[in-house]
Amino acid sequence: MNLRPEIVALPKVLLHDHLDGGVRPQTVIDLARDSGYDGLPATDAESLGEWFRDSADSGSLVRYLETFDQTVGVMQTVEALHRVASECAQDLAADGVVYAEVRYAPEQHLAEGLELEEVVEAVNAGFREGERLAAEAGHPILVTALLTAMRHAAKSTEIAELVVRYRDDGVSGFDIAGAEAGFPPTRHLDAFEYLRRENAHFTIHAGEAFGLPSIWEAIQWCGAERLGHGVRIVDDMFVDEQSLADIADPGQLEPEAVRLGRLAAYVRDTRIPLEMCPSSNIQTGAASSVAAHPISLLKQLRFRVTVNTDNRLMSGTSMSREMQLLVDEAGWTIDDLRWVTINAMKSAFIPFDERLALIDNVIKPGYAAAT
Ligand SMILES: O=c1[nH]cnc2c1ncn2[C@@H]1O[C@H](CO)[C@@H](O)[C@H]1O
Ligand SMILES: [Zn+2]
Repeated sequence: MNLRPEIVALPKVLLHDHLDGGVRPQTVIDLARDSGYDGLPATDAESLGEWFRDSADSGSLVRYLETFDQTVGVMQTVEALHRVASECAQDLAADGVVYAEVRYAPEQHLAEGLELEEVVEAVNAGFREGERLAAEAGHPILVTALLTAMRHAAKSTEIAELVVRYRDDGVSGFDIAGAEAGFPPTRHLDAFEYLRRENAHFTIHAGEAFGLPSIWEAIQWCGAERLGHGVRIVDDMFVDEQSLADIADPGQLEPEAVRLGRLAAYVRDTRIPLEMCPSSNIQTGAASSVAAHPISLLKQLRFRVTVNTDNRLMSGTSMSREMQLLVDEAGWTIDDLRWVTINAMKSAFIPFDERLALIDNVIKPGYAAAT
């Protein structure tokens, strides 16, 4: 897909992007060679990129997640983490992203002897280098990290403590990720309660591969400030008593016809941000197409919707590509893109005054120049 320069030029805000899901294919190859890893499924960048996209196209979250073994496998040293983080910041900036929260699970990068702190510091240093190089190239960007705990593992309290320890040093919040079915967020209640006592921020992957109970627990038991994906909130929305879970193409419904259940109403009433990732959802089977994705209906109903990439490598995507797909396939306008961008900036985990400064000084002027 050829990206249109006017979409690339728009200022963008990205709240949901995985560091280990956005590595450049050539970097995976270089790092595998440096570390003597010979398990890669392809040896040139183009075929490797294709392998990631095809393998992630499985219709199942669990199979989609298996592809991460290849990227996490080569991200086990300070040098590798630094390089991947620096390139991530530069790639996002070149795509017009002005603020990004990039997440990764420090516990997955200890296989060759690194300590959790060394992982966080290597990634932070990489982001700082990437920001500097991006600014020199004329694309200023601010990147903060979200530290993810894996929901099937038992390290969430330790990772939550790491978030608090680095909260003034490049880390803006916490997340849990990994297979959703069978691993409810309440398994990690101690971590969430600790973070709330510490006035720290967190989001939870919920309502992607599993439905309403996961979203309900994330919000009402755990206190999630934002939802990663949250796309299954449509299961609690109805047309003539029929749940939208049973309607194949909710993107095409008239908003006036839709009634919200109590949980969906709570999410909208309290302005809980939804970190939506259209291409990723199509690959894991949570949506059938961009046109049919619930994001457009949720936008029309004024949920606090944001647009995100999730995993740029596995989906072969970028913020500009996600936005262009919404314009081309779901009828979005530049005004809609401006709205979701401001929604995202309002929902970021950095301080209010910094969010406001980016909205007033970067985002609004950038969209004014485009229209
Ligand atoms: O869409 C997703 N849903 C749930 N987990 C995910 C998704 N994308 C990536 N990860 C998981 O998050 C880890 C840390 O970045 C990745 O290694 C992957 O296992
Ligand atoms: Zn994700």
